[in-house]
Amino acid sequence: MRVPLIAGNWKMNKTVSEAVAFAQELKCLAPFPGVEVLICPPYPALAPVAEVLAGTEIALGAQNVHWEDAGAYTGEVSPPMLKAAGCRYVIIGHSERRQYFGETDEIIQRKLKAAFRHGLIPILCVGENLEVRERGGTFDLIARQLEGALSGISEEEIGELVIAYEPVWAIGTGRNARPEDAQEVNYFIRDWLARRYSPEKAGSWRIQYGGSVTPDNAAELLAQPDIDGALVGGASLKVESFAAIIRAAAKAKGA
Ligand SMILES: O=C[C@H](O)COP(=O)(O)O
Repeated sequence: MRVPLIAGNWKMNKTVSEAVAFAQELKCLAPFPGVEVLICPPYPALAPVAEVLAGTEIALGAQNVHWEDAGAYTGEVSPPMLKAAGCRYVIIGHSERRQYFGETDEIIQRKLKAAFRHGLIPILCVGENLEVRERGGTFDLIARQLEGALSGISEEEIGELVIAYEPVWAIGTGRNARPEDAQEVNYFIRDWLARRYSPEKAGSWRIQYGGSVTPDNAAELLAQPDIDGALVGGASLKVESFAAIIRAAAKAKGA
């Protein structure tokens, strides 16, 4: 049985004090039976938020990471730094990183390897843009992104991995994928992983959906059998809407 993962990706939002206030408020609503809850604040807020979350089951994650452990890489943050700050997860290959910061499949692969090496759980983001969806190229593109990110990563090397299917046209647009369309892609991803790694592991991979998830559409999306949680942007910035999505996940998965 896969425990759904509801993750808040705050992107470039919230100062340290705003992040700490959010974490304190969310902590008052915990525990969240049947659901794993994760928040991913910007770098400066990681350690202060970790202090607030200590002793709770709410997990902490980063939105990005460098692949080296240390060195002359101005502005970058390494996996050991994230571990020391209290992170369990790290988002890798978000479409905004690919689009605005030139992240290629090769870079994403290096980051994944570094995360596995240091025991961080990566959330690998994949997803097509509108033009690709409209010409029917979604599955080919998703397969290429998975291949590009995971090709050099062996069964032995791979640790716990979460995939987030995030259609680019659904991110921040208010236009979510239809639940049946998201289900179809998530099933495709599970099948791809089953063929690449042990088929016995197929049932254990957690595959999220992300893209305009709100309290209004979360239940329907999360009721799909291969949608194991959500990567939430805008609606994760307010405790009220984030908590409503967590409750919808628990209900949809019968927790
Ligand atoms: O990482 C989160 C996604 O980019 C979704 O963002 P959104 O919920 O604001 O559409």
